[in-house]
Amino acid sequence: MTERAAADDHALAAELAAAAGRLLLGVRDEVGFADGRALKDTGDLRSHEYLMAALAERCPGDAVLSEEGRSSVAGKRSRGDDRAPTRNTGEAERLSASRVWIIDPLDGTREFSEEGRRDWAVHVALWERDAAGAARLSAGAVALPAQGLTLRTDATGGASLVRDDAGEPDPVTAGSDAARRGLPREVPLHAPAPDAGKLRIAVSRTRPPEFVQRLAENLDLDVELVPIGSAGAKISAVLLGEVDAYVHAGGQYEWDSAAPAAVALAAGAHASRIDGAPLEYNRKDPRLPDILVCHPVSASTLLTGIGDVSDSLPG
Ligand SMILES: Nc1ncnc2c1ncn2[C@@H]1O[C@H](COP(=O)(O)O)[C@@H](OP(=O)(O)O)[C@H]1O
Ligand SMILES: [Mg+2]
Repeated sequence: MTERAAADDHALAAELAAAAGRLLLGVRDEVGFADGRALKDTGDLRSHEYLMAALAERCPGDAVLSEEGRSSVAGKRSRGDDRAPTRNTGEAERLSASRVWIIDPLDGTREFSEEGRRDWAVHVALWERDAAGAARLSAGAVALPAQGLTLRTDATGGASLVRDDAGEPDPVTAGSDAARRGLPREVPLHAPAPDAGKLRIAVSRTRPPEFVQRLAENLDLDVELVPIGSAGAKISAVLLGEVDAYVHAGGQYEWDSAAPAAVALAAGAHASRIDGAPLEYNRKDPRLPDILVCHPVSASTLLTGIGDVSDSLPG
């Protein structure tokens, strides 16, 4: 395998996530919103094929784990294309690899298919194991194509927010884009601390875990639950200060959280399982069913609060 500078990996993750995002904005224009299933499948598969081809060309020695490269999606087809999706690296090879790209070509597929929604994302993460066997997410990028933003890790060990000129106007909060237009193209990204006494918790729009309602009632804080689609969009909302935490349980996979967790950790946020254990990636079973992301100042309150309602956690 060729040795490549770590800086290249951060830049490549950001470049590929943003480029797949622009491709997805084009798919929305081309396919339209009348047939939601066709739009979802075409978006999932075109973004997957783009990322698989780009990674094969730019990093030929690396393994890839993509949501759309599992054998269970082999029958899915994109509009106007009868080819089966490119398969992921075989399991044995992936588990012994030292570099594995973990990608979600379209996170928040449902929201992608709903006109006017901007809470969907492209995730590109790199997992690496060093010579001593220590494993970690070493780079990651989350593109929010409809918001014209990419959140990414940097070679310095930090994270940054990159604004691009694509994107679609926000039909609800028209003001935020105008404010963003005044930003420089790239700014450092630091997870902001919550306001004292308050906590806005992002939850799934379509599958909010029941225990989060009990958690909200139990906390000695003014808690607001904010439904948002896509794990990447929710974690980005934490890092952008639009909410203060993301709590999820009941089901998810490595590709749903790898890239956003890489960016969150680099931006100084807390990101863990809901029992406080570290998030671990490139496992044999890619299920990673729960996650907590928040500013470190809120972590112990939330972990204790979740522990207190553990009798209502999903099995
Ligand atoms: N209970 C569950 N089981 C499996 N996957 C889940 C899940 N809840 C959420 N997810 C996945 O996590 C991502 C974010 O979900 P949500 O928008 O509901 O918060 C979605 O990814 P995809 O859109 O890539 O399928 C969704 O499929
Ligand atoms: Mg996903």
